[in-house]
Amino acid sequence: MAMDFSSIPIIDISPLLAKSDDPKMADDPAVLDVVTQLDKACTEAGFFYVKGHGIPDNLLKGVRDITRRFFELPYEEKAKIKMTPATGYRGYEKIGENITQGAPDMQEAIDFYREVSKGMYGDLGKVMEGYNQWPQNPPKFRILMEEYISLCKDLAKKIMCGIALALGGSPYEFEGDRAGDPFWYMRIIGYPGLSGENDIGCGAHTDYGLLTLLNQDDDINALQVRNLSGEWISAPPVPGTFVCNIGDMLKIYSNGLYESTLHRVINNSSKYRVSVVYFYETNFDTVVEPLDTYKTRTKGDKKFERAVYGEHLVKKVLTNFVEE
Ligand SMILES: N=C(N)NCCCC[C@H](N)C(=O)O
Ligand SMILES: O=C(O)CCC(=O)C(=O)O
Ligand SMILES: [Fe+2]
Repeated sequence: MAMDFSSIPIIDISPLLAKSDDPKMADDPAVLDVVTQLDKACTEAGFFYVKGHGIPDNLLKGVRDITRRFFELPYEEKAKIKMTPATGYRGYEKIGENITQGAPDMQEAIDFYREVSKGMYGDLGKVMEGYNQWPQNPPKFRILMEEYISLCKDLAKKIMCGIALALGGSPYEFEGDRAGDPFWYMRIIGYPGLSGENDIGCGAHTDYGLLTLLNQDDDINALQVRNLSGEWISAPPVPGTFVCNIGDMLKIYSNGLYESTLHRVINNSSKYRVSVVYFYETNFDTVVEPLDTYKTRTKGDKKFERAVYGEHLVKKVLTNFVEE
């Protein structure tokens, strides 16, 4: 339910992280304060910044730097790990290859997904079967990114405990069949500076899963988030933070009270912009429907949408490279 927000709140989540192993975390007033802030942000904007997240600044910057160095390589080098259906849509996409709302995005990217082995999810997982393509160049790329992915996974899991409490559930609502074996997806993206033609780096879209952790360049203002009035609100860089936003599956779990808010990227600066985006998702094959604890709070407005995350992802992936 994106309201008429005009800016995006910054939440210090350190009290939540400090208690993340304590099943009684909800008894702690400092945790409850974080939960209240999360609930407000998720209800009003579907977007928030987090600080106090514990991931060192030099790692945030390190993954952006190595991303930038990869995109600076000549096309032939980048094309060695070209994204293809045979790799389960993992790999490098050149500028204009990804399509959003019928228009090519002015971005290049590498897509990484949690690996899916043959037959792992039957027919449901077929399209996503494959292994990540790690560039040889720059050196140490894989080891750095795998460390980052692992930290993002732990962090997202802990933020989801806070969101579970905000939804009126137990902190572990998203463990087990829902997201106890979470799928993940990571995109590293480069947006060229203003070229004069199409300046849309990424067209308006929502994210697909539970929670997105976005690590954006410190000095370029390009991400925009849409509020209920249809105004585009800027999400400027706040050094050392992640921008977090709600995905389509969390919208369903909350029965629509939390919105998977539309957002887009327009890089109007002359500089090349980099972002590293980690998507924390449900279990690939889980059936998503509104949480029981939450039906009461949506006051008879029963949408009760259902979805299978893997089906949703596959549908998106198969249309992301097709110009309608
Ligand atoms: N949530 C994700 N995966 N974001 C990355 C891509 C968003 C744009 C994509 N072409 C689309 O139309 O969905
Ligand atoms: O680069 C950004 O700031 C946002 C990218 C994004 O929204 C996405 O890839 O889903
Ligand atoms: Fe997005």
